[in-house]
Amino acid sequence: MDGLFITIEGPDGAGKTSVLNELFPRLQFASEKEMIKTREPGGGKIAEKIRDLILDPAYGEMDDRSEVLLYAAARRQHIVDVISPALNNGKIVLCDRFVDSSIAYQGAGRRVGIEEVAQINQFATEGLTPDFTLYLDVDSDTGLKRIQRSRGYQVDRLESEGLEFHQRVRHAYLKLVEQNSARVHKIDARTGLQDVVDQSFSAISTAYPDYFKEMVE
Ligand SMILES: Nc1ncnc2c1ncn2[C@@H]1O[C@H](COP(=O)(O)OP(=O)(O)OP(=O)(O)O)[C@@H](O)[C@H]1O
Ligand SMILES: Cc1cn([C@H]2C[C@H](O)[C@@H](COP(=O)(O)O)O2)c(=O)[nH]c1=O
Repeated sequence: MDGLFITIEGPDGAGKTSVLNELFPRLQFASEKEMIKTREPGGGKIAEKIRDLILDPAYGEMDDRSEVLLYAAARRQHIVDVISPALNNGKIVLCDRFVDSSIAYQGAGRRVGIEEVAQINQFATEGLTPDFTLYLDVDSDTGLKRIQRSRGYQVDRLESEGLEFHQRVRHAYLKLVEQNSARVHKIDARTGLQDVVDQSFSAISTAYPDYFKEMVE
């Protein structure tokens, strides 16, 4: 069995971080393969530095195309430093966000253009595509309210965008789900956290039964 590349996507406040914190140990318990959990932007020394810059609300004047390029640069470095070595060693990589985020946030949210953002990312990734993607779906209103409740005024540069920006992001994600139905599995993330974790585990272990065994107590 080779390495397996799984990503988790969703609008801000969908619950990716909360879900991953519970899903990762559960998947690890169900698999004999080594697993790593990582995130974008970031995941490595250089990419985390770029993350600090991109998300810092002090840089509100950042140009939209510069933003696309910074996300792509962080991604490139993350692939070289972390993702590719792990996959080449046969590991399972669970990654919080990847190219789909750039398509949704920069392509649609910032209106830079889906095709343009896809092309830049093709250069950055040399075509590396996740084997499987979980998309946690939540309406923008609910997502933003969750973020406000948990982080108050400590929201980052992207989270602080208005409702219409986040609605464009969600709409683009829903289109991605439609267009990539073999890869992207949508989960309704408005339900309770435990339910979302259970559905996520079930989706992955059903798609890859040779990698994950359901543990019977
Ligand atoms: N299913 C859920 N139901 C209700 N609240 C939830 C659910 N999932 C997460 N939350 C809460 O919503 C807030 C945001 O969750 P979390 O940080 O996991 O989201 P996220 O998708 O990682 O956000 P971001 O992409 O902005 O980092 C937290 O306070 C978390 O406890
Ligand atoms: C990878 C990626 C991310 N974003 C946005 C989405 C979020 O608002 C932040 C990352 O924060 P998180 O708490 O780690 O989810 O960045 C983006 O706009 N484009 C991207 O490619």
